[in-house]
Amino acid sequence: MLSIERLHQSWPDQAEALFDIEHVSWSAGQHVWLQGANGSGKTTFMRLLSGLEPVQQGRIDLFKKRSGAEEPRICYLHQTPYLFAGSVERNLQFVIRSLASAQRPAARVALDLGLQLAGLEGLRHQDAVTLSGGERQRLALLRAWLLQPDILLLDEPAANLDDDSVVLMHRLVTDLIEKGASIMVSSHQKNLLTKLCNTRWLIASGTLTASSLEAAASLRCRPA
Ligand SMILES: Nc1ncnc2c1ncn2[C@@H]1O[C@H](COP(=O)(O)OP(=O)(O)OP(=O)(O)O)[C@@H](O)[C@H]1O
Repeated sequence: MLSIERLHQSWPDQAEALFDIEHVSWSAGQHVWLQGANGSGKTTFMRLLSGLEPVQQGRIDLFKKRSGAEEPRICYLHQTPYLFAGSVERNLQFVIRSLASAQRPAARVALDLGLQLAGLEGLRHQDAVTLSGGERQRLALLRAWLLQPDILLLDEPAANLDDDSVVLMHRLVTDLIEKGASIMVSSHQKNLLTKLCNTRWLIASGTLTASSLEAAASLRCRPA
């Protein structure tokens, strides 16, 4: 699904590289818990994977599921997501309009179910800027859910969320996994979302090491 070769990242005016990653590959069905100390480069790494940060040296290659298929779609969810001005529904309609026209009718139908899954149905007409932190995070995840990404990158998704919000986030993420998405969760603490992960990637001492975790709890993942 994705492979990384000789990825080097450094910042101007800093003597040491942030990280140098020789090789790592990510297969469909692998759900990654990304770990590392504060400042080790987890957010930067996710931004590189999602194309928000340009690659300085090395390569990140994405592979199509089959020849003729579309490029895998990647969504990155920041821990303080940006929301558009206007209602919750407007934020979602905006995302639906960004889809190819053939995908829009299904996304419009999915919208009601998504609002329910995210526990936002009662807030449909509320101005998004007035939402609480947990509601904002759920709305941002719901926007990603409507896009049906192949790869979902969640940057500290449970930070500052109460248990109920984490359960609602978990519902949306589980649904995406069941539809074939692979996830990466950056988190300092174990939580319901990290429990979905079967692979650990650790950024430390300027490089990345991969190891396996116990199989994700009772989750049947359909191969992408
Ligand atoms: N645009 C930038 N220019 C210069 N330095 C940057 C830039 N973006 C990030 N950094 C630095 O790169 C390092 C890694 O930052 P990053 O946010 O990726 O770490 P992190 O592992 O996600 O940290 P945390 O766990 O605290 O969220 C930090 O020292 C940060 O200050």
